[in-house]
Amino acid sequence: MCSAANYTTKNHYFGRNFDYEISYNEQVMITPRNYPLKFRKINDITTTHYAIIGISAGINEYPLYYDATNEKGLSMAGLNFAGYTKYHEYDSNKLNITPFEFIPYILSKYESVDDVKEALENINLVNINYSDKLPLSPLHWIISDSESSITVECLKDELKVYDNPLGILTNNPPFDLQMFNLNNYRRVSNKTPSNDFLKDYNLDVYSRGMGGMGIPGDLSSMSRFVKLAFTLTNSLSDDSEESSVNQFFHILASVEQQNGCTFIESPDKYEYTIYSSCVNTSCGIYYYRTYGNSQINAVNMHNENLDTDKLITYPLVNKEKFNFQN
Ligand SMILES: C[C@H](CCC(=O)NCCS(=O)(=O)O)[C@H]1CC[C@H]2[C@@H]3[C@H](O)C[C@@H]4C[C@H](O)CC[C@]4(C)[C@H]3C[C@H](O)[C@]12C
Repeated sequence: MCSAANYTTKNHYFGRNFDYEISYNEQVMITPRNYPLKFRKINDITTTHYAIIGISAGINEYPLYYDATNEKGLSMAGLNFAGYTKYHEYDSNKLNITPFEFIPYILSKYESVDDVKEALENINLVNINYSDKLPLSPLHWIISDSESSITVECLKDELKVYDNPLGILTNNPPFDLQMFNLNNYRRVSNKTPSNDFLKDYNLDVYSRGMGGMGIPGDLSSMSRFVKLAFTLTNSLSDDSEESSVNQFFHILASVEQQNGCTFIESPDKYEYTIYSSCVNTSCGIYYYRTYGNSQINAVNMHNENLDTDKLITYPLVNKEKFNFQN
C-alpha cells in the first residue's frame, strides 16, 4: 500500500509513503538537464530538458522513478493499482510511452498539470516490459503542481484522467470510488460532536477527539484514503520550512504501515513503510525518512550541477542515529 499527498503553506510540498514488502535498493536520483532520455517507441530526448529529482530503483542505467519532481515543481508518483490497470497494445495514432517511461517523459517536458492534461489526450501507455526481470507494474499516478492535482488510471477501455481536488492518492479501488466513499464520513470532524442521537439523554463527552469517531484505523487502501483526507484537511502548521516539512511527515505518519501489521502470504513477508518523502517543489529539496532512520534527510537538486549528462544518486540512509543530549 502506498499513500501520496500535497500540502501548501508558503511553499508547496508533495510526497508519499512507499509501502511494500520488497525493496529494489531505492535511491535518491537526480536526472540532470542533459541526460539523454531513451524511449522504446518514441524519439529519445537528447536535447536539454527539465532536471528531475526523486526516488528510483537502484538501477543506474535508467531513471526508474517511483515518485519525482522537476525543477518547475511538477510532481508525480506511481502507486500500485493491481487488478484494475490494463496497459494497451501499440497504437499508431498516439504517442506510445511505456509505464516505466511515464514519469521521466512527463517531468522532463511539462511544467503544469494543465499542460499534462492536454498531453495525455495523445498518450497511449503501451504494454512493454522494462526487462524480463522487471516486468510492468500495475500502477496509477498522481500528478500535481502547486495549484492542482490529477489522477491517471489506465483502465481496460481508456486512459482515465480525474481531477483530484484533495490532492491525495492511495491504492485500490478506482479513484471515483475512493471519492464516493468519502460520503460515508460526512459526519466526522475535528470538533466535539453535538448529541443528535439521544437528545433526552446526556451523552457524555468523556474524551477529546470524539469528532473523529468512525474514521477507519486499519491499513486497507480505502481506509487510508479516508484517514489521509481527514488528517490533511485538518492539518495546521506555520509557514516555515521546518514546521511545514515536519507537519507533512506527521500527515504521512497517520497512514504509515508498521512492520508486522500487514502480512503478505506470497512471498511470506510483511508490507511496511519503506520510506516517506516530502519534496519542497518550489526549492527542489527532496526530504525523506526511511523505516530504519526516523531523522529527516535531504537532497537539494540545486546543490548539484544540473547541466551535466550523468545520473546523480544518493543511497538512502536506513540506520537509526540517536541524538544523545548528555
Ligand atoms: C510497488 C510500488 C508501489 C507501492 C505501492 O503502491 N504499494 C502498495 C501495494 S498494494 O496495493 O498494497 O498491493 C511500485 C511503485 C513504483 C514501481 C517501480 C517503478 O515503476 C520502476 C520499475 C518499473 C518496472 O517495470 C518494474 C520495476 C520497478 C522498479 C517498479 C516496481 C514496483 O512496481 C514499484 C516500486
